[in-house]
Amino acid sequence: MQDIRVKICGLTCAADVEVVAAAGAAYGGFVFFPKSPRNVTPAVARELAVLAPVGLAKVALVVDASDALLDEITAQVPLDMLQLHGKESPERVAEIRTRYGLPVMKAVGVADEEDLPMLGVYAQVADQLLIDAKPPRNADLPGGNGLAFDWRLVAGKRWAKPWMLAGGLTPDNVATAIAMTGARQVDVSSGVESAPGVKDAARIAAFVTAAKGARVVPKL
Ligand SMILES: O=C(O)c1ccccc1N[C@@H]1O[C@H](COP(=O)(O)O)[C@@H](O)[C@H]1O
Repeated sequence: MQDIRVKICGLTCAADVEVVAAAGAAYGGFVFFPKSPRNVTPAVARELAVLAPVGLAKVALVVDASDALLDEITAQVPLDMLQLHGKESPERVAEIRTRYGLPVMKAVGVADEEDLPMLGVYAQVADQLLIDAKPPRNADLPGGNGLAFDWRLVAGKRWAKPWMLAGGLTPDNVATAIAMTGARQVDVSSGVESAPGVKDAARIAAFVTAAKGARVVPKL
């Protein structure tokens, strides 16, 4: 059985790090976006990142971040990956990857077939792709809205880089999402919370168990 790698995003306290690591997640995410209920400062993220055991990769999520903010985050927080969740151009993705020497995962919002070509474009410059639901036009957040997209759009598709499925995943639907899409990696934020920004230990454990127990349909 293929191991499904799980990312739990939006960790804000030491208990979150402990629960996510104990559950067997592969990645823990810190959100640096003031409008998010999961926003943390670089100082807080540093305190949390140093608690992460070997095997839990630490990801910084930023949205159209300036070099100044990225300089501050990368100087303070021991990181394994940057997640770019804004409207960063392919050129900006390449620039950030070179400047910080960290693997970069680029989020791409998907609502219909017309959004898929951008995945191929970003696969040329990013180390990983994150396929998320496109946010509603008036949304405050470009992600973390608990919205799913039509998973049939990416079923059976391949890209030149590893990819992660996100958007509206929960302990109840993640196994179906994996079976339908063939995703080997999944990312969740609001689906494992008891209130916006408040992670729920039981939902995190249930999510990781459901994801790792999912049946991946092999692509021929
Ligand atoms: O989690 C946030 O607050 C957030 C803020 C800004 C951009 C992205 C954010 N989260 C990412 O969004 C997707 C989907 O989240 P959800 O599970 O639907 O709540 C996921 O990749 C998060 O990393």
